[in-house]
Amino acid sequence: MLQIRKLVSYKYCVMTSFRTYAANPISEKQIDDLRQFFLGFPGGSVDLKKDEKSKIAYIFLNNPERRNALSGKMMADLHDSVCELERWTSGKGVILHSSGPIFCSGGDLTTVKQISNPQDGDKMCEFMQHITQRLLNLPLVSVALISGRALGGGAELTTSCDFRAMTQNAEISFVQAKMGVATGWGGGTRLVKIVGRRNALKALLSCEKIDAKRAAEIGLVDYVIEENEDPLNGVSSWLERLLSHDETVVRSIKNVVTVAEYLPPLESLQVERSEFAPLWGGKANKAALQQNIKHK
Ligand SMILES: CC[C@H](C(=O)O)C(=O)SCCNC(=O)CCNC(=O)[C@H](O)C(C)(C)COP(=O)(O)OP(=O)(O)OC[C@H]1O[C@@H](n2cnc3c(N)ncnc32)[C@H](O)[C@@H]1OP(=O)(O)O
Repeated sequence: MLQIRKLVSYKYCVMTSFRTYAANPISEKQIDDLRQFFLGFPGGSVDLKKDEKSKIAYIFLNNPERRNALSGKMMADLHDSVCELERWTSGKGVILHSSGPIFCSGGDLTTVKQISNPQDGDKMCEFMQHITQRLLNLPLVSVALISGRALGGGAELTTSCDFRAMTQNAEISFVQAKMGVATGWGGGTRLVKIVGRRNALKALLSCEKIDAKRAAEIGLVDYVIEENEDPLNGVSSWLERLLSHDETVVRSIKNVVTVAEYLPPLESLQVERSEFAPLWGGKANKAALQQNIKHK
């Protein structure tokens, strides 16, 4: 029993330090200083709703007058939502979504123009890389629901989730090169991991409008919403089917996949062991054994 307790505490230590480490090495004070700085750029909100029944949370980009562009305040809201989801121990999934013809128009140009110097740009980069990596590293399975167009930073936000769902009219455009910059919210690093070096380079240099067909060709989309389907209901049902296991199992599988991407093999295997042991003989495993499941 002592061994199991040691494994569980090992897992807790690794995953807790992992949250901020794997995002980027930044102290809690540095994060709070950045959060306070960006709260000074108002506009819109990022609203979080947790469905305790389905165990799926919803992060809603709420700035319709500005085509859901992200103001500094919304960056701080997104940080706060991710922190609250890190504490949501019964959750299984999270959907990032918005409303209207544009999923997210990227950085709010009012904020962007007020911070258009290398020092403040670096602050935005550090803060948004940190937030989007912690969103991706949540022990929840995440989906970006792209209903409409995702541009610039909005395109980068789509890469901060495990999966992407697109409506028939959706498009993802990395327009940063046209803005005279490169990706700044972690989207370049994640795009290479998702679609590979060549397709990432092509998307970033051409600023192409990646529609659902092209996204499917390069592996950038995981679920295309049917014409006659309500997008949010459709992606919620898709995610609930994928996560139709006990939350302890879903969260463990997500943690194993996350650490395998960042940690050296031996450390990753140790985390996998620390996730496995408490499940073996646990409530979900015992229930499955009693049902004598047949995998037809
Ligand atoms: C790392 C940050 C990253 C970078 O630096 O590269 C960025 O993300 S910078 C921003 C990149 N995004 C853009 O350049 C998109 C600019 N907007 C557009 O191309 C269009 O607005 C579009 C295609 C998103 C929507 O076009 P539509 O015709 O549907 O609407 P309008 O253009 O009339 O816009 C309505 C209303 O929204 C305001 N708006 C749109 N995008 C932004 C934005 N990114 N920031 C602030 N405000 C935005 C637009 O000004 C209109 O407001 P109004 O007061 O009615 O003029």
